[in-house]
Amino acid sequence: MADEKPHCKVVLANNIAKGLFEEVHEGLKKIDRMPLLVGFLSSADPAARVYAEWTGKTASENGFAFELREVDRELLEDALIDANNDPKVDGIIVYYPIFGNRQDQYLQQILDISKDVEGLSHRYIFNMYQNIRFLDPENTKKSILPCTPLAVIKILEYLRIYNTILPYGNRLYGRTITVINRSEVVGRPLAALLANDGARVYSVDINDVQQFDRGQGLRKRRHEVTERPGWTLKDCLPLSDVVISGVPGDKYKVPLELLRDGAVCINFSSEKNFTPEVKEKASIYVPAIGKVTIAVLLRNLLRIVQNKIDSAAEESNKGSKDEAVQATS
Ligand SMILES: NC(=O)C1=CN([C@@H]2O[C@H](COP(=O)(O)OP(=O)(O)OC[C@H]3O[C@@H](n4cnc5c(N)ncnc54)[C@H](O)[C@@H]3O)[C@@H](O)[C@H]2O)C=CC1
Ligand SMILES: Nc1nc(=O)c2c([nH]1)NC[C@@H]1CN(c3ccc(C(=O)N[C@@H](CCC(=O)O)C(=O)O)cc3)C=[N+]21
Repeated sequence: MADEKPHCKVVLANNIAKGLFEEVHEGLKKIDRMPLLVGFLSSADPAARVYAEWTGKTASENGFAFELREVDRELLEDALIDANNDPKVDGIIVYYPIFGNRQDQYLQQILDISKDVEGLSHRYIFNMYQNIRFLDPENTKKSILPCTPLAVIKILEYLRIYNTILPYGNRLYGRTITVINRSEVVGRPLAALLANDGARVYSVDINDVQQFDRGQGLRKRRHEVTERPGWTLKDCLPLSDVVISGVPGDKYKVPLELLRDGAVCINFSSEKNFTPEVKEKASIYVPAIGKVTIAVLLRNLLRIVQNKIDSAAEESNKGSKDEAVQATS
């Protein structure tokens, strides 16, 4: 009898994004206006333009207003300040790379954090690394998480890598995950988030391997980082339940012979980091995640608008209480 085909399940981002879009539609129904997202395109990179057009299209299809502003990069700083001050603008996204150096980070920090839908402002990133999940002492306003790392988490939840029998915040306890990419916008925050949720994470970049975890028995409140001198993918991949890769360029391929049989493989690079043979060994393969990233982006925008409405309601409540106090005194 002939051998059967391998049993890999290929899971597409569209299916994972569906639930998130439904959540967003439900939330939008409770708001009496169409939130406005403004995108700033000052980048010469064709990938930035493609992504800009794609965010615009997806935003419009899902009940948001979207406006693309193409500005000369030397004028971007002032244009951002104008958008910060414009009450009609709910969320802002600036497409990168622009200068391709630290000036891009400078521009990122100009954004008013109450309009930062990508969650890359210092306060949000700080909360994430410190495992602080709310913006207010009463724990009513959730902090915003960076989009692409959060998209990966939503995918791991969908795939039931998050074990819901464990308490919230520890649901990755017992999982070993390799993340190949340690950029400040995706790989490093992702490794930290996964470790904060209880995983042991091997964070691999072009130079070395670092381990992120909360210690034996998850004794620590937040993740710590340990260098793994001399380690390479040869040491990490055979131990990993999940392998997440985001290396730019079409040359890079994850060495499949090192994968555990039945590993879960996720690609977030624009290029395919896994060759098609990954299906011979993986139990689940997610070839691209972009659609989920945009769903998370719109979910962040909705949360920002809800926070704004809640704050305004609190203010007017406070105002009427003050008036009441004045009236009785
Ligand atoms: N799907 C999505 O939603 C998103 C996808 N991307 C894509 O993800 C990719 C990475 O983007 P960024 O993190 O911004 O890029 P980046 O260039 O800032 O970082 C690349 C990372 O990969 C590592 N790396 C490079 N070569 C390697 C090798 N041979 N072995 C191990 N590590 C290696 C580098 O050390 C670095 O940590 C791009 O293709 C980008 O288009 C980026 C943002 C969102
Ligand atoms: N502020 C900012 N944030 C970004 O997140 C950002 C940016 N600037 N500048 C440009 C890059 C590029 N980028 C991609 C997103 C998804 C895919 C992706 O997953 N693409 C899939 C699906 C494509 C599709 O379905 O059309 C694929 O290539 O197979 C790729 C690349 C985000 N970027």
